[in-house]
Amino acid sequence: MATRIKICGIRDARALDAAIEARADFAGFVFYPPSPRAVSAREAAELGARADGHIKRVGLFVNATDGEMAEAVEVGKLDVLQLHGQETPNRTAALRSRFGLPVWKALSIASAADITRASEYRDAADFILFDAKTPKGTLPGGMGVRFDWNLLAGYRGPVEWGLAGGIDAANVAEAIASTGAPLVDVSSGVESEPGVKDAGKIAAFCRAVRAA
Ligand SMILES: O=C(O)c1ccccc1N[C@@H]1O[C@H](COP(=O)(O)O)[C@@H](O)[C@H]1O
Repeated sequence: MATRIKICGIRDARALDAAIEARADFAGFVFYPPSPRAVSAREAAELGARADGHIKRVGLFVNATDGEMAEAVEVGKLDVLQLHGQETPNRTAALRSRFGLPVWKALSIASAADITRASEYRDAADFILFDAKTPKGTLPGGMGVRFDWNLLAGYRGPVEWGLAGGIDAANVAEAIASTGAPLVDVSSGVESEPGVKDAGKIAAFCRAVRAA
């Protein structure tokens, strides 16, 4: 089966159009104000409408409140919720039930023990995203940090899963070969600077995934 692609941290129409043109499967919109990729409600509304019918819209949240998420779901017409904070299995299940949308739970990985945490979410999340643990005091993602992909060699999880963290066009073939990831998620690897997506890098990334 073809490896699915998520381009995360899209903030403008040009980047969104590049992701659609390159036939990415998911566009990620960041609803986390400290991130240089955070979108306002107005930007989310414009991007959500533009994406409609062309690419699935993933809202990324970090320990957000129900109210913050409800506004984002409505204005951005979100198809998927990605939880990138310390959301527990109970909180994850509650959000899935409240919004009636598929929920992706991101787990921060630095060791084999971190990967076993996926089983805690077997009844709570629809999808697990394995991302690298980032340095203390920095953003919990979008930092271009990768973990040892060999930790996922031969992985068979209780729910669908994907790989994130430090992936780019130059290393995505290695990432897929090492892990067998059914989905890859990229943010800083397709940027010219933090928060600024590069249409050429988005196209090159998607080509590299398909060639892998
Ligand atoms: O992208 C962000 O700004 C961000 C902020 C807070 C939590 C997660 C974030 N992004 C996610 O992190 C992965 C990995 O990013 P990168 O490719 O290493 O730069 C990204 O795909 C998003 O899902």
